[in-house]
Amino acid sequence: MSDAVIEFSGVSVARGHQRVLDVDHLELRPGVTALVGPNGSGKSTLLHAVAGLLPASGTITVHGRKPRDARSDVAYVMQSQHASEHLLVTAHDVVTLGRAATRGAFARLRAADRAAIDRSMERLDVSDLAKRHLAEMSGGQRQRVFVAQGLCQEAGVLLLDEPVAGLDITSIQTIRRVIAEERDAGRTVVVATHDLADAAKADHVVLLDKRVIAAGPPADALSPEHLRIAYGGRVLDLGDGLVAIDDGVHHDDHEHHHHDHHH
Ligand SMILES: Nc1ncnc2c1ncn2[C@@H]1O[C@H](COP(=O)(O)OP(=O)(O)OP(=O)(O)O)[C@@H](O)[C@H]1O
Repeated sequence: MSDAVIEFSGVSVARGHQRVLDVDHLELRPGVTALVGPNGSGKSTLLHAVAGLLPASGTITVHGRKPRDARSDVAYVMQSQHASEHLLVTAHDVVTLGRAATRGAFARLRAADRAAIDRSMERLDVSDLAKRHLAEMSGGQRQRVFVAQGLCQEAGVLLLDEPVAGLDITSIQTIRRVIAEERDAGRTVVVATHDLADAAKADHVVLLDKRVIAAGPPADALSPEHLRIAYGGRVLDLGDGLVAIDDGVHHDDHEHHHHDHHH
């Protein structure tokens, strides 16, 4: 019996005229799955496809349904640096919009909606910021607000695109705690990350490079052989099965600059 929540079969995703991701077969299960791979390997693309935000050929199912029909069961939190900090919306507005995703934009908020909004803001420690505008927040505060938006949807599947990249330590700890709590509650949490040390602590890892290089327990998926396939010559062998990704020599086009590149 498979406990797969999300299944890919013969999937191909294009951006413009270019095929950017091919997934012959992949199953994602409850717990935390770390999605790793070099820049442009298709991590965000995979999350978009599962969220039903990007068309894909082949079959993707979430609890047996097509992504577009499963939206109420999928919460997607985009990379916060892509969120416009200039929008004149408050933290409370942003989180409330998460509830609109499940309830419909013009539905009146019920007590249960308000409770979910308040509870998720408390869990991300942003209740005190409720009336503050995005423009007046630090990157860490803004990111916590967007995670609260995803959380208040109370979906079975939570997709997070680089949720802690470049944040302050308090925000990182808060978001990590929430991810662990969601895992413990039996949710399916898929996290795109550049942090291999963080990925090694996940329940499952999917290593991408425009296709699935490896998927499974961290020790297997992140083996030196698999990393070498995905990252090529940038994998440094530290001995004892330990490796590091040398992004320093490729300073111009890799990790250090991934905040700047535009999609
Ligand atoms: N909106 C877009 N329009 C056209 N091409 C895009 C768009 N977004 C991404 N791409 C391309 O699709 C490919 C996969 O990008 P994707 O953002 O999924 O990778 P990623 O693994 O998330 O990368 P990163 O680690 O840099 O965030 C890349 O070649 C990228 O240039």
